[in-house]
Amino acid sequence: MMVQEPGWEFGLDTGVSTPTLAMSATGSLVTTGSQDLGFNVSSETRCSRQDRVPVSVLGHWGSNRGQRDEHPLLALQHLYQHHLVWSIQGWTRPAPLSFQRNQQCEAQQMRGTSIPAAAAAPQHDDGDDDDAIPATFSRDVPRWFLCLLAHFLSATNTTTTTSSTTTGTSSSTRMDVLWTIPPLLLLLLWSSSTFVFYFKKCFYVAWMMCLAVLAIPLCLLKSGGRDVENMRVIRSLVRHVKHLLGLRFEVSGWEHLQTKGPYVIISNHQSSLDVLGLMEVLPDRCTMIAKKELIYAGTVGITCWLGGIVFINRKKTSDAKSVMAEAAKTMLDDQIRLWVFPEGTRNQRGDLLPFKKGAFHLAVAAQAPIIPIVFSSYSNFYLRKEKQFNSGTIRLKILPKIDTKGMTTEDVASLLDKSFNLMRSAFLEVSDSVPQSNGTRCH
Ligand SMILES: CCCCCCCC/C=C\CCCCCCCC(=O)SCCNC(=O)CCNC(=O)[C@H](O)C(C)(C)COP(=O)(O)OP(=O)(O)OC[C@H]1O[C@@H](n2cnc3c(N)ncnc32)[C@H](O)[C@@H]1OP(=O)(O)O
Ligand SMILES: CCCCCCCCCCCCCCCC(=O)OC[C@@H](O)COP(=O)(O)O
Repeated sequence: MMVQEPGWEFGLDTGVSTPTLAMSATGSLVTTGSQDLGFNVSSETRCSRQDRVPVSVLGHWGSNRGQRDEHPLLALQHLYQHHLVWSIQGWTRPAPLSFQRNQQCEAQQMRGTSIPAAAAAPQHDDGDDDDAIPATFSRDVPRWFLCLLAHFLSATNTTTTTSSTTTGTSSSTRMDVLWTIPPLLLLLLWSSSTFVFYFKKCFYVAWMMCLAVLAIPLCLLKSGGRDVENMRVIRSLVRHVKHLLGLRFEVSGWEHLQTKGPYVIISNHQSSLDVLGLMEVLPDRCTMIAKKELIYAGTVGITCWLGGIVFINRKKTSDAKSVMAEAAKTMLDDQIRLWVFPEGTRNQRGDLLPFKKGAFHLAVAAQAPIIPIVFSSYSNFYLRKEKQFNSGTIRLKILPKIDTKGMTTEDVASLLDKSFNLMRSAFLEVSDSVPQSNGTRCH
């Protein structure tokens, strides 16, 4: 195996009589920070017992040194946990990961390339905090995890080879494979935060779709069709989902929702997870304004329609305006409250987007008060880019109502500004005080 660039070589010491160890890994890595560390790992090799399998880590981290929070070796640990493990085949026993500086790396360093001292010689930690290897780095992927993985892979191989010859053997090994899946799933959930991220997201969507299957007949039984009263059914069906995702809501300002009659609720919009917080505080006879694409979201779309959600075409302002003008009338005629996301789209940039005007036109047209609700930032438990979805707490702050009595279209701009400023300072306040993630182990 040729090591092509200055960088790192890490080895897997098998330590047992494993016939062959084949390994290949390719990938680039984005770690918990905001930047791609730019690691590329590429190796394909075969070796026998107690051999070290060299994997060259081609990196340009040296050139960006000082701009990053993470230690490059921590990034490698992430890589090992999340990607590399998958490409190991034919193992009978797991082996600890060990690091070794490669010759070229050393040569490069002699020539003066900036490679941190501790990174270049991890075995001799000099106690310097800046360059020291992070404590978590020493944690190996648990042996039993790798054993199970190896078992799973070998069972899969056996199934492939035996199925063509003996049907009996094949079905029993297939059972073997099936029995391996649940613990393997659990172990992956335990050991890989990226897996947890995708698993939770898929679970969320799938579970909501299933709940919607249940919601459709219940809504039809309750109201016989599209009606805002169906939101009660939807609310009670969605309430438990937060527990399944490990989320907790802390609501303050309940008293501000005790307003009688129609009003417009405005809130910030970070993700589809907002639905969980929304259902936490949703008052009676309240439905939402949503983009029209949501109606095509299968059973969820049908449920949204049954719940009386008002769909707008964001790309056609004139259409959206007339739908919202109609909604203002319905609000008064049917004593309905409407929830609008005035940012007009999802946003997880740690601040609010400038507000669209529709919600304020709506409130002025209906002469109904505005009740702002602020969701604290999700960034302490949910990071889309970094593939992190831990458990966490979300603060919901219900702000005092803003009256619109006597206002006209002329006042829309100042009403918008006032609401934006109030919500922005509340958002920064609740996001600051929100507890840090209490999530899974391996982050
Ligand atoms: C058990 C079951 C389980 C499963 C079931 C699950 C169920 C789940 C249940 C429930 C989930 C619900 C979750 C829903 C989540 C969905 C969230 C979304 O989809 S967010 C996207 C849609 N929301 C918006 O877009 C906001 C509203 N948008 C607006 O208000 C915009 O203003 C809009 C679209 C109307 C126009 O946007 P512009 O991009 O053109 O920009 P502008 O500056 O605001 O407006 C342009 C001009 O139009 C005027 N204008 C706007 N609205 C007006 C109006 N109503 N009347 C008069 N003029 C208006 C404005 O004054 C402006 O004109 P001048 O610049 O002032 O001259
Ligand atoms: C067959 C189609 C499959 C679609 C699966 C949808 C399942 C979704 C389950 C969660 C239900 C929650 C609905 C929340 C909707 C939502 O939050 O949509 C995001 C939009 O506001 C903003 O979208 P955008 O402006 O495009 O970022």
